Amino acid sequence: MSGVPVRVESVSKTFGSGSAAITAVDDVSIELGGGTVTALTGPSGSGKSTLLHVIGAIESADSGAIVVGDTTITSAGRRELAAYRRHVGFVFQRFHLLPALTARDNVIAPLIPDRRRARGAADRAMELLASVGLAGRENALPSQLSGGQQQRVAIARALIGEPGILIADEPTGNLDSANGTAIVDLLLALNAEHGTTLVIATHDAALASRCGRTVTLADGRILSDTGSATGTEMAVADAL
Ligand SMILES: Nc1ncnc2c1ncn2[C@@H]1O[C@H](COP(=O)(O)OP(=O)(O)OP(=O)(O)O)[C@@H](O)[C@H]1O
Repeated sequence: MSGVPVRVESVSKTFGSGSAAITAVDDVSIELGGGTVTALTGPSGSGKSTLLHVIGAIESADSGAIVVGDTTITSAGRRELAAYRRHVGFVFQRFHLLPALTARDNVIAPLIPDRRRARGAADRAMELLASVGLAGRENALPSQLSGGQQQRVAIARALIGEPGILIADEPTGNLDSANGTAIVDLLLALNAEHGTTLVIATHDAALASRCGRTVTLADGRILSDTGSATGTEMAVADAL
């Protein structure tokens, strides 16, 4: 599946109410071209995770509109949202693997609600694990894998639904620099090969510098947006 575009229009999200209210995302508008790679940076608490969560429909926005591909997720019903979530890949800082399942079964796990798809997924899971460099480790439990290897399993799991967009929240935050670099190499290679739209929240300046675009948030608002060419514009520029 090729990368889907994302349009975020005047989106806000507040947690709590009254004097305890925190506006995590404050009237943010942004467009991400299909197949582009965007780093989301900013200090702790600036709203990066919340923005990723509303784009991925993990949290609902309070106001504004979000359109990903042909789904307007801010007005979608439950069934449409469930279908949408199956085509979003998520990678987290803490991997979030199920400890009692093998690497292969962790990769298949997102398909379990859809029994028909899950039945045919074992071969695909093996292929995905091989593509992230884990051929031969399919039967390992997460506790038998290094942090970098666990993150590779998490990336394979994110890809099992053939996502048009992959959302990564601090994917290198729990890794040493060599493993972190290898994970970024892998994410960028996936983007180059499949055109998957990538959005990566990160505190890591080296990681951000490898993305085509860097959007910096502060207090829930966009502070700066650099290198915001769309995938097509970048491809044209590269060809000149
Ligand atoms: N579920 C929640 N309930 C209450 N407040 C929340 C919740 N989630 C986030 N917040 C608050 O919203 C603000 C933005 O948080 P968010 O996690 O989006 O920031 P971030 O930029 O991702 O931070 P970090 O880099 O530390 O992960 C913070 O003030 C945070 O405390």
